[in-house]
Amino acid sequence: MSTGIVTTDLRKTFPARRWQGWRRRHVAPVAAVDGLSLRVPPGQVTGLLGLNGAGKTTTIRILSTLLRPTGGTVTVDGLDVVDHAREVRRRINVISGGERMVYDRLTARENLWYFGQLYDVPRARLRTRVGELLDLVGLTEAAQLPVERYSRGMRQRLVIARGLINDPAYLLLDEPTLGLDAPIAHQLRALIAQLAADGVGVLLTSHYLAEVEQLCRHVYLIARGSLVAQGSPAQLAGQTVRRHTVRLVLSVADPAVTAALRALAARHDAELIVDVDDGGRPRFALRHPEDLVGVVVTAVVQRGATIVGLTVTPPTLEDAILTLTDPAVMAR
Ligand SMILES: Nc1ncnc2c1ncn2[C@@H]1O[C@H](COP(=O)(O)OP(=O)(O)OP(=O)(O)O)[C@@H](O)[C@H]1O
Repeated sequence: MSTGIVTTDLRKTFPARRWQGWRRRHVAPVAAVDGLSLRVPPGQVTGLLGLNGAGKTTTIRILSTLLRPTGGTVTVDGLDVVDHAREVRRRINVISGGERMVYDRLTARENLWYFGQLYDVPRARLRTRVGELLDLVGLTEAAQLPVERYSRGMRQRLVIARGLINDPAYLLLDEPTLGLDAPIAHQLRALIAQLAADGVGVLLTSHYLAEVEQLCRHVYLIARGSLVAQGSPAQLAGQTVRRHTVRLVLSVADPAVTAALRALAARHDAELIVDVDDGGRPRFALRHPEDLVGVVVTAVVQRGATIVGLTVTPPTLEDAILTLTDPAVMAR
């Protein structure tokens, strides 16, 4: 039954070490994943976000059976990843943008054939699947060249094809568009959306937040291996401290208007940045949990100033990551 990937109170602690490189040094134990419970359902893209070192890659390595957890459980469609690693491996695959592990001396076709055999894909299925995947990632013409002659983007496309060779029910994507040029990244995002629509359960980590906003229905935000928030991208963005930003450009500088906006910001306890735009015109940016556009415009117009530019930016997922994962920002 397709119940998804479920982690319950997942933990991974890397032990203390005495040696690092050539120098004698004590390295304290690291709780890379610290009591994480999450679910990756079939048929949708789920996001896993956090700053560098938050524990995303470690989590993905555990889900893909490459690392054993030190606590908690992970099941894939009810199968425990430690006790049923072989069956779990048939159902999942990983595409990692940072790692381009393919065999240089082999052609794309040979690489895919090799990895397909590792995944126990039946030969008849492999014969059609290799051709389909080469087509899908646009490598059909280069399929007979050794991979050492490929560009970085071509290698990454081959890594994507490799990730799909076993028709995985679940796909773990660790920064999949890293280093891809814009059209290829765009195609890959369309492919991810299509796979999810076809029923694949996708877990996505990415530093490109627009990608997460576009693809993910549900997002888990983690810091120091623990969950700090979860919800749809819009729900997470709504939990931020810094919310709406009103940006205003006036036709000419007027000290009375500037003073009025400073007083307004102080009254609402809003953050105000005053500078000039490229044309030397006065520019104001006001950040506040509520959308202050109405009072700002009224204050300016009452003093006879002419507004030449006005934008209101709602809170973003980036604001959410910054404010929800950094206790210093939360305390502000
Ligand atoms: N093999 C290891 N031995 C010791 N510590 C490790 C090991 N792998 C990861 N860590 C530590 O575990 C923590 C989580 O690392 P992880 O790579 O999972 O983070 P991440 O969220 O993927 O970060 P990034 O966004 O930089 O890829 C970090 O403090 C890291 O230094």
